Amino acid sequence: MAFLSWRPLTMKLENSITVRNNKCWISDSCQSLGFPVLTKFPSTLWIKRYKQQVFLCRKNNQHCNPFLIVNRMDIYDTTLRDGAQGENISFTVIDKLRIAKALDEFGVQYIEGGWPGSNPKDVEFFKRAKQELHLCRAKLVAFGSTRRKGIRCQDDVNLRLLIEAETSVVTIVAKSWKEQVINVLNVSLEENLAMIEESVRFLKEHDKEVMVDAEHFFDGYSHNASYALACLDAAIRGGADVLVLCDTNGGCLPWHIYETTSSVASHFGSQQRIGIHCHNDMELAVSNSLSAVYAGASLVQGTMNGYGERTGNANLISIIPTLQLKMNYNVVGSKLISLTELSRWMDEVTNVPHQPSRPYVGDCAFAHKGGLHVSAILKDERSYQHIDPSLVGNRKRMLISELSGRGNIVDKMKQMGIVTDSQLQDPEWKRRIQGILEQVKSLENKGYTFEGAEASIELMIRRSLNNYRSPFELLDFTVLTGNKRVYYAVGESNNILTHGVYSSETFRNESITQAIVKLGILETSNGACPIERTRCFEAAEGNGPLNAVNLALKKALVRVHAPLEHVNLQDYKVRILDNESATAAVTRVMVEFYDAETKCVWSTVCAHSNIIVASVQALMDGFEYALLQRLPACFIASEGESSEKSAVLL
Ligand SMILES: CC(=O)SCCNC(=O)CCNC(=O)[C@H](O)C(C)(C)COP(=O)(O)OP(=O)(O)OC[C@H]1O[C@@H](n2cnc3c(N)ncnc32)[C@H](O)[C@@H]1OP(=O)(O)O
Ligand SMILES: CC(C)C(=O)C(=O)O
Repeated sequence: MAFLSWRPLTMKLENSITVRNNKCWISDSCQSLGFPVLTKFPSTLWIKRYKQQVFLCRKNNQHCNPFLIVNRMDIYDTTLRDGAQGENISFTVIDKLRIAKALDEFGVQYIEGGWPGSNPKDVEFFKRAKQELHLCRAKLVAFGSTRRKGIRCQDDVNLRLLIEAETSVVTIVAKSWKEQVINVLNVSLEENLAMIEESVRFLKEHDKEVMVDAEHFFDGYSHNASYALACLDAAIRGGADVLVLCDTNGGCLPWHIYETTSSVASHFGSQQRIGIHCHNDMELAVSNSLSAVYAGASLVQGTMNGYGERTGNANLISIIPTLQLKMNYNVVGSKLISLTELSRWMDEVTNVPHQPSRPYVGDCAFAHKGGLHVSAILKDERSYQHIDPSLVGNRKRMLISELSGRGNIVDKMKQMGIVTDSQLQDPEWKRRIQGILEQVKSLENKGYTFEGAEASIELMIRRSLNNYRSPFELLDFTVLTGNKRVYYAVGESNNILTHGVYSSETFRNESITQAIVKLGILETSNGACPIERTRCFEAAEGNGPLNAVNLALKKALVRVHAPLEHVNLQDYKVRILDNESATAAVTRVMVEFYDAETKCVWSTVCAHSNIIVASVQALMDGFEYALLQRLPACFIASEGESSEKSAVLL
């Protein structure tokens, strides 16, 4: 067995030992990982390594039975280099600095910043990083390639720029597939080996920690294992610290990765660090990376959210929690709870839309829709969740739709704080819940969709309560829309540029839209109980029907409830549901609102054959929800007081 011999635990290592779930964890880079650190280990503690694992034992124990096993695993982020090779991804130097800072705070061990031999932006990044980037945990890595064919390392611009980047770690890509060496590099097999060995040695002579990314390693190994291994041997002769095996084309299967990595690990022995770099061309990059870890790799390269060339790289946002929660590697410690925030922030910086179905961090990752699922989860959270979402900073969501059962409605009512466990036993409440469920199913059948319109669901539930009185009623509304011909003053029309053509029109057409609304609004006295319903009559002009009604409604409501001034319409989506009926089709309208003061966002939905009616109802619901959020107590009638039902138009 290739055990390293026992040696005393150094102070440095001692400080990095942490305990969690009755297991002891160690971080080789001596980072504080946020777990409770044992205050003092006995000085009799000895340590040794075997296959990327760390064993601890007491010195006096003759047999040295290890009582603690600690695994080492490093995360190497290449978002700033390989991630930037993804289509439509382009980082500024400032973006790169911000991302590197965020990755460091999150706790990855290596951050590949770019390829200084590629472009001036990356040169500037490394220059600014020296002054501005004070990394606490991670090591910054400069990326490049082996020297060009037929020249000395000291004459190779790419290697020189790697040294000038002044990072402590350098990674170079080396060819390891025989055919590629012949067809692409166009050099002899011996010259490629020399390029690898000499380049690594040159970098080691400059005191760098050197990783060699063996490009196309798995394909190369399948075609000619001995040459692929010879490339790694050349890297070792040069002094490489980590050999990174790459599935460059993303075409390998997990068991292929496992077998090849196992062979390489046993070829080089347990002391040699092996890394893995996978691409996602068959959607297997995460699985392949984990297979390599299972086979002995102790460094995983990948990118945030899987950005990268073609279909992307191995997604670290999935790999990190899997390593930590399922495979017991402590990679980022307690920082794991910021995983969801980091993933979404990266999407914003990268200008990539959030993908709700992303494992662990997506909006849908813990969203439960089916009635059976929700009912089971309410009894046992583990029923349909592989982890507690809060471990990765995400949250469970129960959706309400035509696929719901009573459980979905009960959960929503509990969240809203309007039903207690004992009330749930009451037949009257049971009937009410059943009624709401049936209303949801019937409205969805008419074209509503309540997913993504939680405000409408809340209102429906509130309106079902005996003591609810709506904050306002829409008594009448009228929308006028038409066209107005506007004549130019004499001389004004000359040389008017329309669509790039000069013409001498004497008038232009302008569309006009006006809305008139009459509301009965409950007034509140100092935010307390409503005192009376005030009639308000308002009109507004807008650039379209929805805009005009929105302005008129808001004008009327603000007269009584000034804070509604901050409520704005943020998005408006329309979908025709029955294409075959053409203009007689049902239209579904979803409106998103934003309160600039409270920063809350909410959505409402309505479906109707008249698009204006659907829009007005969705707007009213949005304003009603805003008022309920601000003055929840005001619209509950006290006992004995007569309650008024909602302002529903339909
Ligand atoms: C698998 C990967 O993702 S590796 C990283 C890939 N990333 C990138 O290519 C992005 C950055 N690249 C660049 O900016 C440019 O391609 C540069 C600056 C690196 C090179 O640009 P150019 O000098 O114009 O060369 P070009 O890109 O056209 O061709 C690549 C050259 O590098 C050679 N090359 C390829 N791999 C290696 C290697 N591992 N070691 C040495 N030379 C290599 C090729 O043989 C070719 O040289 P040749 O034209 O003499 O045959
Ligand atoms: C340079 C290496 C790491 C690479 O991107 C690949 O082989 O896919």
